[in-house]
Amino acid sequence: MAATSTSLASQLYIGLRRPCPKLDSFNSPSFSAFDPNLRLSLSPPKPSRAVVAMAGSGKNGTKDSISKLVADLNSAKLEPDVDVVVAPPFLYIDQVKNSLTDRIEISAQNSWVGKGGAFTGEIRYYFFYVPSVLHAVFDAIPIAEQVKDIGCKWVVLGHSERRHIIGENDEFIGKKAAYALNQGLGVIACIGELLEEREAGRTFDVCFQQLKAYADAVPSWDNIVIAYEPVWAIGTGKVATPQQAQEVHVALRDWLKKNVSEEVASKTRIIYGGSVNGGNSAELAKQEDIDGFLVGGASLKGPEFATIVNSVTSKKVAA
Ligand SMILES: O=C[C@H](O)COP(=O)(O)O
Repeated sequence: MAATSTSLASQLYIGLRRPCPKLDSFNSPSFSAFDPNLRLSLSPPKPSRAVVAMAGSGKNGTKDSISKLVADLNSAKLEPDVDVVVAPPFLYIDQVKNSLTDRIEISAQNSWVGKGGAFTGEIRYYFFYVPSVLHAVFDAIPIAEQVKDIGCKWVVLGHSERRHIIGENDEFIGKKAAYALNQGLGVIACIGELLEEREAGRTFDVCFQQLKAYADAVPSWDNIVIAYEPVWAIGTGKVATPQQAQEVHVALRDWLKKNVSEEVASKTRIIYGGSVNGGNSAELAKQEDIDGFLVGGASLKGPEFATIVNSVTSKKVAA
């Protein structure tokens, strides 16, 4: 299992604006009754903005390195049609909140499934049982109310490291997503297959199962961004090809269409994560169903992260 090497410096996400043909054509000053885009107006609206997020494992980052990264981000010229989110390690969220431009939103890297209890000395110290490994795991988890209180608008859930190192299962992650949404947080809902699952031809089965667990639990998809992160690509330098990523993204959208609704399938942003960098992001972003990125290692370098953000508006290849 590859470890993520990032931090804000722990994690930054980026999202891109997905064209919304119907609304865009009406909002455009050049709109006219003969606008050719009108032929699309019978389709459900597409997601309005892409998302690019910067994220990291939490192991990276010091006050000084984060100050530098924040300064780089504050001075970066970022495409307006891209939602940009950073997910610093918990201990640095306040520093980032107090120094980062409002243009960029802040995410936590995790949140708890409920209100939690009293565990003095921890961010939140919780005990839970992991059936798959038949032992108890202790972990420090912030509760969603505190995540919101400290100024985060988002939380990352279901990251592969939480699934495969901490042992969180699909159902548990789905419940966490539901609780976070109910507290008013947006959820960056990660899914993705292991290398052995891909090699066994189980990529779609695994991703659909993880997606179903979210679908079974959440009250609405309005504030969810799906992050497809093949585990074999995280922190390895082995990025999925644009075709590999697109193949999964379009399958996820199709699953949403069949199992949730056509509108949710069309509006939900699906971002890709796993060894994204300034050199490969533009080609990935050209794919019709890639609406942004979840960036780990490359998010540690502010200028490169800005390049990734701005690549999300690369012209899409026709489906
Ligand atoms: O948390 C970040 C993502 O898992 C991707 O990490 P990476 O860009 O270093 O592969």
